[in-house]
Amino acid sequence: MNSNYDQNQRLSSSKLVLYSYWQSSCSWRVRFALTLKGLCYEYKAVDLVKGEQFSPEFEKLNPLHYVPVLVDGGVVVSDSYAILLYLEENYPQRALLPADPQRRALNLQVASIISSSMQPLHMLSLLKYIEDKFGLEERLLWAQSNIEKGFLAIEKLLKDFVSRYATGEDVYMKCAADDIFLQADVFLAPQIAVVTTRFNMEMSKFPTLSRLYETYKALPEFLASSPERQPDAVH
Ligand SMILES: N[C@@H](CCC(=O)N[C@@H](CS)C(=O)NCC(=O)O)C(=O)O
Repeated sequence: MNSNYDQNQRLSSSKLVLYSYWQSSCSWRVRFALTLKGLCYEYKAVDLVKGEQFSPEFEKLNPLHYVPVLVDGGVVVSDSYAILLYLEENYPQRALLPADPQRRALNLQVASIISSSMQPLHMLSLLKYIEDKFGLEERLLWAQSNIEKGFLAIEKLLKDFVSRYATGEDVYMKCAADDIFLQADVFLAPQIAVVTTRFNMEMSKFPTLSRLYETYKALPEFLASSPERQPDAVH
């Protein structure tokens, strides 16, 4: 076989490296996108509990000391949002951003809400600070109230678009049923998974997201990129 797709897979198997931590939702988004795009990659575990993100070697890749980081030959990209845009531009197979301007903007907006207005407000280092200052109960209430705010906003934003997946169908991309699973879904699926398990979020308040999550849970690419299936998972 000599298709562009196979060529991409061969090339990427030798050069794409993902620095990830199994329980990191930000890493999960990238693992999920790589899997959806059929890209092979080398998995390099960064143990956040042991503090490996602060090692001098990792600091050279990301001076902010966060996973994920993607290395593609000579290119180094950190931050899941930036990595997803990088992948979209350089590995356009199985597009995750639709052509239609409104749906494209909505996908970016949902991804940005999750990565900049939700996850940073419940990341471990911040929660530890809140717990130390105000106690365990305040830590949970803080996380839950910020997650609720974000999810309620996303429910409203998706209202006129949602179908089987978050931002509905895109006539330009409708080659196969799978092609309507887009970037908003890539960010939503791990986010819902993590907050329901970690913060005991009651998802019945978010009927659209609850329904979407049932669909996500059946996707093989979502399961393959899940924390439990990663080489550094602790069972
Ligand atoms: N905006 C960044 C956030 C990255 C981030 O917060 N990563 C977390 C794991 S999900 C991390 O590495 N935390 C390490 C720490 O807090 O020391 C992204 O979307 O990639």
